[in-house]
Amino acid sequence: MLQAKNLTKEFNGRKALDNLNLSVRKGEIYCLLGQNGAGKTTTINIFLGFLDATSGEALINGSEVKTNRAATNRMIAYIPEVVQLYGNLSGIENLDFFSRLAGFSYSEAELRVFLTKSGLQEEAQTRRLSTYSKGMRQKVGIAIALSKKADVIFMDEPTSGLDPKATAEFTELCKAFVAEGKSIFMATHDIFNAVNVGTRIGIMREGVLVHELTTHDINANQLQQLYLETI
Ligand SMILES: Nc1ncnc2c1ncn2[C@@H]1O[C@H](COP(=O)(O)OP(=O)(O)OP(=O)(O)O)[C@@H](O)[C@H]1O
Repeated sequence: MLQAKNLTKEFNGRKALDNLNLSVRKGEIYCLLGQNGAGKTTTINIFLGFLDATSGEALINGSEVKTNRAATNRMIAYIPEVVQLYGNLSGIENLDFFSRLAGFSYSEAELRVFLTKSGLQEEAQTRRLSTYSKGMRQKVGIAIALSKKADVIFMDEPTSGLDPKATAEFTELCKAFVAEGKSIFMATHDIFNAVNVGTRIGIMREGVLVHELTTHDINANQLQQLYLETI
């Protein structure tokens, strides 16, 4: 579903990504770990079409992002560290707005189904977004991804600042999303959650993918050890 082929990105002659090769299949949750500045956000930004690679290719469902941006944008959704939505609008109004922007028109009942499926309590759905917690904002982000029928969700630091209960809820939502044959690609510093939610983990250092492993093969302590030895 996702493929990075020899992806390189230079900023002012410095390589932020150096010949990155990775792929993410249907049903996978790929967690990319690495220190600050390792190149995680740059990788996501190239797939989102926010940045052009210096060389190499980023493919979504076989289409190259750079040359098919409108088409690839329709296949994806993005949940940034802080989900930016309209604070004066309710959850349901935000969902209505962003799903229309993506070309979909849903009834109120249908919008509610997306929000409920994303774990947002009914009581909160009509409340102003400015009153929401980070976890609740993320649920609206997931509802938007569901409503635009995205195949892949990109996430940047999705669990930072979430309490353990919100993290557990978020993990379940991610697993339910990929159970429908979709994929998630997340950049994270949360080693415990990466083992918990991820199917595969990559560890980056200075723009290079140094390790790639499946979560079946490792526990959180082992991953932490490997991470500390790598960075
Ligand atoms: N727009 C830019 N202009 C110049 N350099 C940039 C730009 N964006 C990123 N970089 C550099 O590219 C490298 C990779 O940055 P990136 O944001 O991808 O790292 P990261 O792994 O996401 O870090 P973090 O964990 O802090 O989010 C860093 O050295 C960063 O300073």
